[in-house]
Amino acid sequence: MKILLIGSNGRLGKALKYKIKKLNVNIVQINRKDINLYYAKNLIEKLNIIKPDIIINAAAFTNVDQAELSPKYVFMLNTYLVSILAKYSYENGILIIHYSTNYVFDGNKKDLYNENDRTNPINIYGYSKYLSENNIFISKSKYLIFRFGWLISNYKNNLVTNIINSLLTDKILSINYNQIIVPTHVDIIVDITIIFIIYYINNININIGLYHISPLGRVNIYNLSCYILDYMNFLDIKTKIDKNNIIINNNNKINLRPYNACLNSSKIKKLLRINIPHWKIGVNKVINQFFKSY
Ligand SMILES: NC(=O)C1=CN([C@@H]2O[C@H](COP(=O)(O)OP(=O)(O)OC[C@H]3O[C@@H](n4cnc5c(N)ncnc54)[C@H](OP(=O)(O)O)[C@@H]3O)[C@@H](O)[C@H]2O)C=CC1
Ligand SMILES: Cc1cn([C@H]2C[C@H](O)[C@@H](COP(=O)(O)OP(=O)(O)O[C@H]3O[C@@H](C)C(=O)[C@@H](O)[C@H]3O)O2)c(=O)[nH]c1=O
Repeated sequence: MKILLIGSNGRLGKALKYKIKKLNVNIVQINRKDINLYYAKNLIEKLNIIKPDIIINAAAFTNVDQAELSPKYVFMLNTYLVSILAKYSYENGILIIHYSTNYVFDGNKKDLYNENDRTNPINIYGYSKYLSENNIFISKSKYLIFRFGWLISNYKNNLVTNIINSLLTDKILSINYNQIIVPTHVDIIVDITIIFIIYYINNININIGLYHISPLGRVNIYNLSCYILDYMNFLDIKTKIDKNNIIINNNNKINLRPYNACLNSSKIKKLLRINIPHWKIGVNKVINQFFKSY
């Protein structure tokens, strides 16, 4: 069994690589130093040589603000590359595993979003990912698409590590947009991916399709920042900022993000008979790891 992991140096890619290596499979990685994925056509030649059984696509243009300024590159990577991978997967009977985002929604729903809710992206990044999903749907390939939001880990900077760094070094923490979110630890996404891979390798019938993944609970950015501050104080970490210096500007003009795009993961929980922990568990994990050798 050969697994091709595209984007193996990203937040998710690194964590996937670590866990997939523990399975008894052949893993081939592709990252920026192997190929510039903006020009995905070069990839077909490589795919024909590698001949994977499963393609995992963890590469993407993920800087939401920058995406507004560079739409051409966003669509080349997030949309066009995926259409090529999906077509190749269909033609060669390969399983494609792809990751999408809660930013395919406009965030105006009060409740959690289900898989069959209407998509309506409000920024370039979200639109490019929405199109990536469509490219897979129409390709008729065997696919798994996992939608989630606000990935956190200790591999690379992210919302929680950015807030920690601000609390340690800045004079104020400015909340540009008091968005409602669910921080999602990378291990949750990786562990679910691994379950599906194991099923697939062992020829256990898997329900291919689209799945939402989200921890329990939701929180706004202000309360998340206070939670992180309290936890750091509990660990006796000195911060430069106290709660009086966490300021809400709510300048949504520069933050074109869905207000409340939180996901309902009942479908995957029911299918795999798993529980997904509260977001605080993942945030605690990242903070503990951050200060492990402090
Ligand atoms: N981060 C998040 O909060 C969320 C992410 N997702 C989705 O999860 C997936 C993984 O995201 P995440 O791990 O955060 O992404 P990252 O931005 O951390 O990693 C993306 C990877 O793509 C690679 N890449 C980018 N441009 C190119 C290029 N031109 N050529 C070759 N490789 C390139 C990067 O390479 P390099 O390391 O060299 O830059 C990197 O390894 C994506 O599909 C994303 O849309 C969904 C919801 C939330
Ligand atoms: C660190 C920080 C964040 N924020 C706000 C801005 C935004 O509304 C929210 C989250 O900011 P971030 O920049 O971490 O997140 P954002 O760029 O919105 O991250 C997104 O990444 C892509 C890849 C996704 O797919 C989404 O699910 C989501 O995770 O927090 C502040 O207001 N001040 C701050 O100092």
